[in-house]
Parts: sequence; structure tokens; C-alpha cells
Amino acid sequence: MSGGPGRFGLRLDRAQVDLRDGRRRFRLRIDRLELAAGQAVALVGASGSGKTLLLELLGLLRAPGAGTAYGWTDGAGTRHDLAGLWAAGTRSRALAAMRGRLFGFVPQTGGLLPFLSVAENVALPQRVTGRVDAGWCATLIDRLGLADVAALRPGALSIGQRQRCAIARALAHRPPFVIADEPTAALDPDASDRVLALLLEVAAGTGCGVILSSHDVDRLDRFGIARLALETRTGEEGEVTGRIAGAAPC
Ligand SMILES: Nc1ncnc2c1ncn2[C@@H]1O[C@H](COP(=O)(O)OP(=O)(O)OP(=O)(O)O)[C@@H](O)[C@H]1O
Repeated sequence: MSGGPGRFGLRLDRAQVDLRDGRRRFRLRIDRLELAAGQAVALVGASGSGKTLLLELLGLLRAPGAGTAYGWTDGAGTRHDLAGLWAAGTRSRALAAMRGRLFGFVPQTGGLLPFLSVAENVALPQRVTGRVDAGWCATLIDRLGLADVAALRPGALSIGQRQRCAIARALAHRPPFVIADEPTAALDPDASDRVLALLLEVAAGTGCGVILSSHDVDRLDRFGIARLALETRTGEEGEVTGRIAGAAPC
């Protein structure tokens, strides 16, 4: 989560996102954030502090506001301008291609396609990104304890099995980062431990960084995951600003 300019990883500077809904205003302000390759970090903070918004910004699912600098430095030391990809519009092919190349996503409740089997769901990102590797899919299915249910559809699985399937799917195209929005929120404590352990273990085994959000600070500490806290302040006109705790206003 640290490192000098040019270090392999993601770097966000002067990031801002403004949401408005009638009189309700939420602003996310991140002065600077670095996420080194291969590390696990968790966004924590009260409900509504902007964790999902920041994950969406990092995952190229949400356009940054003007003035935001966001870049990825690859293993060869080349910096890619991620913020600039939005200039061609939200449907830009380059944006979608970079999103697919950089990230695997684990939503809160699986987000699996109900008409595909577990194995087909896991293989989907490989097909979409053109990185077909059936052996790696089989390894992931095995590592995540899904071999017995690989032919079943998500509707026939437990919630924990669905989350393990979502993790396998997120890692299938070997992205450098997995983004997981409260990946254990729907699970009981034992299943949460198991799912988180597998996510961290399999990601670490491939050098994949993990960026997650969670309310479960005790569990994060038990797993030794670095925490990044978001906090909010309410302005005079009722606008709420979310920022990294302790950071100077930007
Ligand atoms: N269209 C909108 N206009 C104004 N504010 C919005 C809009 N959409 C979302 N918000 C606000 O943005 C803030 C950040 O939402 P976000 O989902 O990122 O929070 P979070 O920290 O992930 O919360 P939770 O822990 O409950 O999932 C919230 O306070 C939410 O009410």
C-alpha cells in the first residue's frame, strides 16, 4: 500500500467523485492512495462512508471526477493512465479491456450467472478476456473445494459455495488485483473464515493483490489484513464528504 512513484501497482491522486440525488450530496475525496501489487488491503468505515464508491472507482466501474489522476504501473515499469480511459466514454472498448485485464470482482452475494454451471461461471472471464486456460480453471475449482459441485448451477449451491465460486471466477483470468465488496457479509462466522482464508491464500499464490471492504475489523486483524479507514464529515449545506481517516482535506 506504499511505495515511491513507478512502483508496480495502482496509484490514485487527488481523486474526487461527486454524487447528487435531489438535495442529497456525497463527495468522495482521496488525496493519495497507493496499492502495491500482491498486497491485501481492506477498506473499513461506517455504512455510507464511501467504501463501495472507492472500490468502484479503483475497479474502473465509476468515472472519476475532473482532476483525478489514476494510474497503474505494470511489472515492466510502464505506467498506464487509467483515469484517461474514461475520456472515450463509459462504453469505451479500451476501458472495458483494461478493467478486464486488471481486475477480478467478487460481489457481496456472488453475482454468478444463474443459467451457467459453476465450471462455466468460473471459465467465463477467461472467455471474455481471451485468456482461455482450462487447466487453471480446474485448479481453481479444486483449490476452492468446488469439484463436487462443478456441474451444478448456482441456485443449487450454499451461499458459501457461491462465494467460493465467485472467488474462483474472479481469479480465473489471472488479474493482478481482485476487488471484493464485503465478500463475507452474507456468511456465518465459520464460512466467513474459510472463504476469506481461501481468497487470500489463492490470491497470494498467484501474486494477485486483494482490495476488499468489510465491517468485520476483528476478522481483518486476525487475518493480518492492512486496514484503510474511511470517515465522513458533514458540511454546512448538508453535503457529506468521505475521505481516508486522518488525511488532510483536499
Ligand atoms: N446518487 C447519489 N446521490 C447522493 N448520494 C449518494 C448517491 N448514491 C449513493 N450516495 C451516498 O454515497 C455514500 C457512499 O455510499 P457507499 O455505498 O460507497 O457506502 P459504503 O461505505 O459502501 O456503505 P455500506 O457499508 O453500507 O455498504 C452513501 O452515504 C450513500 O448514501
